[in-house]
Amino acid sequence: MNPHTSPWRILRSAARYVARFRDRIFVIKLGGELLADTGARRQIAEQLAVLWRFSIPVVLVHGGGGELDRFCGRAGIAVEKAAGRRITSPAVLDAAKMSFIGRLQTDLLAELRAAGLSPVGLSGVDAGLVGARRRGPTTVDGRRVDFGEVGDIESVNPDILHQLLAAGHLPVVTSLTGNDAGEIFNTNADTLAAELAAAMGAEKLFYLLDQPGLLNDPADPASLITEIHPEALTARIKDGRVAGGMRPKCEALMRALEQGVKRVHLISGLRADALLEEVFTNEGSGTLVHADAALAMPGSPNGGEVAHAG
Ligand SMILES: Nc1ncnc2c1ncn2[C@@H]1O[C@H](COP(=O)(O)OP(=O)(O)O)[C@@H](O)[C@H]1O
Ligand SMILES: CC(=O)N[C@@H](CCC(=O)OP(=O)(O)O)C(=O)O
Repeated sequence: MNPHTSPWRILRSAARYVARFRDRIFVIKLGGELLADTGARRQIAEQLAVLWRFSIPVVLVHGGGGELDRFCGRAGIAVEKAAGRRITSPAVLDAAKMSFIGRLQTDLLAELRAAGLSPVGLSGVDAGLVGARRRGPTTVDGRRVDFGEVGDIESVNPDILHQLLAAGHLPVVTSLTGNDAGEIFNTNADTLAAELAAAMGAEKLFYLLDQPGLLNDPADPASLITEIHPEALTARIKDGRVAGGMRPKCEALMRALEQGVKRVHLISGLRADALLEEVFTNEGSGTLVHADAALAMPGSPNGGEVAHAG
């Protein structure tokens, strides 16, 4: 095998990082469209198996917004969104249960099992993991919107996740939440991942995307921003350069940083080794979001951002 190819390069530098990350929790959120892609699912499972063999405990989080849209389309259930966020009728909540748990999670568990892992599937409803509250009517872009069966996270009790990890299982959490009154809600998966990472004191939070990372121009995959300060990210949200599905993701990850998660990575879930490259090489991959003083703030010459050199 050519020693300059990516797997070899990663393996040569891995030893330095294994000791640093051993027993530090990584929370990894998989984008919905990756889950529906058999090839992407397999590559991700293989990379997770490598992390696991190096004793890096991982908690996976997933939603499946695209799959839910398709499910509703087939079933003749209206898909309604306000500012890109789903309005969840009781029929949509039922469809979410069937898509997220019945289909996407079951297929993902099977793939992880085939990669030699021992995954256990759950949602925020299980074992008191998440305490959620119905959002209720909210003003969005100047109009009153009732999001219906959407839940906002009020508390997280990660005991079940620690217990599963200690017993050698890989927890896979999907984005339904609940509360002690027995209610069930639809909750954004990016938000759930950020809250779980914060509650578990995760070392790193990853968002695996169908893009190489945060792009300066969403239409140009070569315009990767390799490093960004949360304040520079906020400026991009305000002036609309971060939009669409990327906006709630960036808002969620900034909440995680505020709550003590040190490093958040936006990386490709489509490239065979993007996750391992990020964890085990100096160069990393995708976009790193962090608030270290070394990355100067907006207003400084680099404006709190580093663009891809290549
Ligand atoms: N600046 C940007 N950089 C990268 N992707 C962006 C950007 N702005 C908008 N996007 C879009 O956001 C999408 C990711 O959000 P979303 O579809 O909600 O993903 P997920 O399923 O991973 O939660 C990307 O596929 C891309 O089309
Ligand atoms: C309330 C809310 O927005 N729920 C999301 C949950 C799924 C999700 O977040 O999936 P992705 O990660 O694939 O986007 C939804 O219904 O689409």
